[in-house]
Amino acid sequence: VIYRRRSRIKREHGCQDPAKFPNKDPIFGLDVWLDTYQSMKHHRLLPKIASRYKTAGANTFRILIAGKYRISTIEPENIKAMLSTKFTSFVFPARRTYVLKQFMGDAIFVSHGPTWQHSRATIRPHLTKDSFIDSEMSRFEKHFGRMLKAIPRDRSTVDLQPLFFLFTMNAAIEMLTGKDLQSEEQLALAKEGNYGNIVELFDDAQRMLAFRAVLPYGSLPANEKQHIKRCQEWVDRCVIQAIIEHKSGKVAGDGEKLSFLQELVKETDDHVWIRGELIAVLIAGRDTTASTLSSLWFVLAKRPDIVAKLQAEVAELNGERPGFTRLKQMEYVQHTIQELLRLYPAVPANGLEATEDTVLPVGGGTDGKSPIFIKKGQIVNHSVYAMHRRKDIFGPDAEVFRPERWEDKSLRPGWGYLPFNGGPRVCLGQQFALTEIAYTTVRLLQEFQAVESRDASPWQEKWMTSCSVLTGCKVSMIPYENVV
Ligand code: HEM
Repeated sequence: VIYRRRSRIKREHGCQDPAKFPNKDPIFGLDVWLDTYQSMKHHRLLPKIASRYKTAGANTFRILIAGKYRISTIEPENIKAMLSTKFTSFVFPARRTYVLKQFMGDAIFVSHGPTWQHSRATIRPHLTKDSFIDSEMSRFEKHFGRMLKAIPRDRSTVDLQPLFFLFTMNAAIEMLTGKDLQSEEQLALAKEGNYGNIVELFDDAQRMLAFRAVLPYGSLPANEKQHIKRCQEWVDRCVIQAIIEHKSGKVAGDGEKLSFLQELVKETDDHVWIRGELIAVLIAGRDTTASTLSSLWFVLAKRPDIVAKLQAEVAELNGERPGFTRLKQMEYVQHTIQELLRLYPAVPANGLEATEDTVLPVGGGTDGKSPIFIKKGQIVNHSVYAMHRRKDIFGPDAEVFRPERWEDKSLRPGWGYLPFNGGPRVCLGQQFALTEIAYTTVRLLQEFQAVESRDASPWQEKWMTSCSVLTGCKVSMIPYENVV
């Protein structure tokens, strides 16, 4: 019955088979599995994945990996179908869901169906309002000021990457919970609760989860579960305190804005649910933003021509700190960030599993233009990294970092450019992240006239929950008075 039903679907839609990747081991696909493992170990998985499209000679192909067939695609139309028009026919693969659930329960980053809809509807209004992002900017400045103090002004080498990770963690925690981790009160509380360094606590938990998520199977060992529990306990304390304050009528002081957490406790007192959502938004937003900043400054340090153009635009501010609207008007800054997210997207690859037999619009037949049949349970991977380097979408110089390409208004990649995902699950923090990245970049350019790279190596991937730079961001920042 299943066979006949599938044949009918294929016939009705004119489906053709996609290209086959030339596996050296056509029985188990151990060649590709090993190659994937080696590439990952040597931090070259992203270019490896991109090269497979060239080897297969197609933008959609079928590949055998460790005994399982996968479909890989970089066709915007197929990605649009999975993320939007056929949204309900695809879910996250079970392994990802299992691993993340340990940390955040059924929160937005994990759930599907009505549970996800409820999370998204509750969170969305708080994260996406322009007024909310605008009001966060004074917090950015406070955390930026602290980061600035750690950047030497004597031309010595500094790794900006850990500073960006600390900056985004402090900014994210304060945005979410209203707590300033670096304040004396919070440092004392962390000590009292024996949480040690909370930033390190979360960093370690995220590293563990990222590692477990790439393993094909296996549950979390007891020590990792215990570690995650400590993070949850810390968040619980914040949530319970906020619930008590809300019930006793105590909210933010006069003129103080409500934190994301204070907004959520107005709607529910389910502390487990709130805890999960807080962790989900923290994981979604913190690493991605820090990774993007690290890659951006890694590139800028090697491209004085781009820094000079950015400086010219920043000079128009006459030393004033930019507001939300002004930042959006800074075209070259925006194009530089857009270009960074094209070549070095913090979420460079993703996979979805079909919940039912379905059809994707292209990728079949010798010309790759016919629809392809996708059976229930099939995992379809898409690589945003590889798609963003397609010459037929971005031009013959697609591999070159050139922010000016975005000045050409005829460049409209649509679903071919997806650093923030698309469709109903599009990133909820897009505006927030773009503002934080632009603000930090502009402020650094106001403080330093130039940046010099102290790392001759090319950009190489470092996998965590998002993708960052392997060798960090080692630079020398040149303040104005030091320029000769
Ligand atoms: C440069 C920074 C960022 C990038 C590149 C990015 C990218 C993405 C991507 C690709 C997804 C889809 C992931 C998936 O479904 O597997 C996503 C989802 C999400 N992002 Fe972001 N993100 C960034 C920053 C942020 C920030 C700062 C926040 C919050 C303040 C945030 C909140 C979220 C949330 C809540 C989701 C889940 C949406 C849903 O499933 O409905 N992101 N993001």
